[in-house]
Amino acid sequence: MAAYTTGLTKTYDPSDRPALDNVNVAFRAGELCAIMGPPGAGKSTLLACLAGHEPPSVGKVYVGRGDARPWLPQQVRQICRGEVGFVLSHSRPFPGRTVLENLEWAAALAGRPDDIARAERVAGILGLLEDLHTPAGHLPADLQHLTMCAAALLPDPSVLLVDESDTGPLSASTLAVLRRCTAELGTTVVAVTGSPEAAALADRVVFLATGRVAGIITRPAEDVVHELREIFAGRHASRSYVPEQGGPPASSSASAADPGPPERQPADA
Ligand SMILES: Nc1ncnc2c1ncn2[C@@H]1O[C@H](COP(=O)(O)OP(=O)(O)OP(=O)(O)O)[C@@H](O)[C@H]1O
Repeated sequence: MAAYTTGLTKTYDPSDRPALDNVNVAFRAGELCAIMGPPGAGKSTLLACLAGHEPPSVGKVYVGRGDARPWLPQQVRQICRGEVGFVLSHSRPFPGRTVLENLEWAAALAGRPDDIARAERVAGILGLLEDLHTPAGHLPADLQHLTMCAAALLPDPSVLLVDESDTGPLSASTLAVLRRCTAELGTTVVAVTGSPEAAALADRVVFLATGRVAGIITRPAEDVVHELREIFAGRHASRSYVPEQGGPPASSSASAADPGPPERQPADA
């Protein structure tokens, strides 16, 4: 596993329901996993907890290569070392700097100022080579988001967390590009998307609803795009958002594919 959570609960406001409620979910090394769910389901909070931006109220988060390590308060140092890449919904490149200058800045932050070869390799994988010398602010929003993904990939994180941009849904073409990161860099990618067409490209789709895992679909194919769209639109709410931890959406194309608790639970550090 590249990352997993055990009993992850996040409460921002004690008088309100938890943003995440006893979430047990695991992400396999090198997979592309889409996170879907209605507004307020807890998608961004899950990424923030995985990234170490938000501490869990209860439960644990494990992230790392090989035997994943507990994600505890020392997480900030791990973020700085680039073990997790995180592209937030409002992440933007410096608009007046070229894509390459943005990547050089990110490489310097990652302590790899001279690693231009990696910057160019990552830019190539993400389809940004033609735009390397374009001011990032001149690029369409999806390419700006991919520029931030490229920057987050420079330190060679084991997990890249990508939230949906606040300028629009993460499209199928963006997910297709992120899939190349899993194949060519071995990075685990966890991406929030509201697009069923995009989610259909993922190895798995995790549905969140009211802070819980409502269901997991493995290897969604084109023929389940309609199903995904219906589920996301809430039209199957009674059968798909059964708030049963890790339970399967009640559909023929969906399965209880949560890898579940890891076989080996490393001792807390
Ligand atoms: N920093 C915060 N402080 C207080 N409450 C928060 C905070 N962040 C999120 N919440 C609340 O937690 C719940 C889950 O929010 P979250 O943003 O994780 O959901 P989401 O599925 O990403 O929603 P959206 O699709 O609208 O971005 C919501 O009720 C939200 O209002």
